[in-house]
Amino acid sequence: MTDHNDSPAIELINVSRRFLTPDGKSMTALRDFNMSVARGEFVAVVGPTGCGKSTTLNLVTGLAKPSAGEVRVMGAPVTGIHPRIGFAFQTDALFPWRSVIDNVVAGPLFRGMPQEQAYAKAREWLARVNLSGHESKYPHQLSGGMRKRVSLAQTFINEPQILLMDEPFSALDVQTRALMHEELLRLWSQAKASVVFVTHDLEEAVALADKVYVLTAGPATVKSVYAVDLPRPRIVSEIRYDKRFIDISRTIWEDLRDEVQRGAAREEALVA
Ligand SMILES: Nc1ncnc2c1ncn2[C@@H]1O[C@H](COP(=O)(O)OP(=O)(O)OP(=O)(O)O)[C@@H](O)[C@H]1O
Repeated sequence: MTDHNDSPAIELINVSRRFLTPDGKSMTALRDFNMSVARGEFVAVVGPTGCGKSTTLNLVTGLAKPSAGEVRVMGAPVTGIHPRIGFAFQTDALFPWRSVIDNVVAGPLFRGMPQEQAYAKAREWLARVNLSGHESKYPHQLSGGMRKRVSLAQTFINEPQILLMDEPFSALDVQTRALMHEELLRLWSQAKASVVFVTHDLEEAVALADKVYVLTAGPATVKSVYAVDLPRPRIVSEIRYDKRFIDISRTIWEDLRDEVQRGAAREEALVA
C-alpha cells in the first residue's frame, strides 16, 4: 500500500456516517467529523456513551464507510484494513485452544515468517510483557491481566504503525489497569506507533495521551481538542497527583460534563 511519509497517520476530513434504523429512518452517528493523528502521536477520544467513538475506529479500519467526507490512512484513502493497523478491544482476541506462545506467533506465521524466527520473536515479546515461563499455558489458566499482556504481545509483535484501542482495559481491576498503562506506554514509546485510544475514563485519557479529543453527544462532532503537555516518560500511577494533571483533567471535564448530560438526556428521549 502507498505510504506518503510526510502525511498524518490518520485523517478524517469532514466525515459523516449515517445508519439506517430498523424502522427505516436515517440516524446520523458522526457529523462533519475532523481528526488528524500525526505519526507516533497518542490520541485519546472521550465522549458520552453511544456518541460515536467506536464508529470512528470502524471508519479507520474500513469496516464502516463514510456517508460523506474522506478517511485517509498513511496518506491514502482507506480501501480495506491497512496491513499495519493493530487492534486492542475490551475483550481480548485470544484463541482459547492455543497456548500463549501459539497465540502470539499467529500473526507473524500468517504473514509468512519462518517458524523458527517467528517463535523466537514471540518468546522475545512474551519476555517484554513479563510472561516468560508461561509460554505453554492456555488462556483459561491466566489471570485477566496476564491475558491482556498476551494480547498486547500479540498486537505489538506485528509492529503496527497504527494502534486502534477501544476501551482495552476497562474490564480490569484498578491495580492491573495501572500496570497495563505503564506497559502500554513503554511498548508504545519503543514502537513509535500512532495510537487512537477510545475510553470513558477521562483520567486514563489524560494520563496516556498527547492529545484528547472531546466528542459531542451524538451525532458526534469534535467539540474540542486538548494538548496534554505533561512530560514523558510518565509514571501513570503517580501522575494523577501532579497539579498540572489535575488542572488539565478539570478543564476537560468541565467541557465533557455538558456533553455527558446532553447524551444522557438524548438516550432517555430515544427509549421514551
Ligand atoms: N451498524 C450499525 N447500525 C445502526 N446503528 C449503529 C451501528 N453502529 C453504531 N450504530 C449507532 O451509532 C451510534 C454510535 O455508536 P458507537 O458504538 O460508535 O458509540 P460509542 O460512543 O462507541 O458508544 P459507547 O460509549 O457506548 O461504547 C449509536 O447510537 C449506535 O446505536
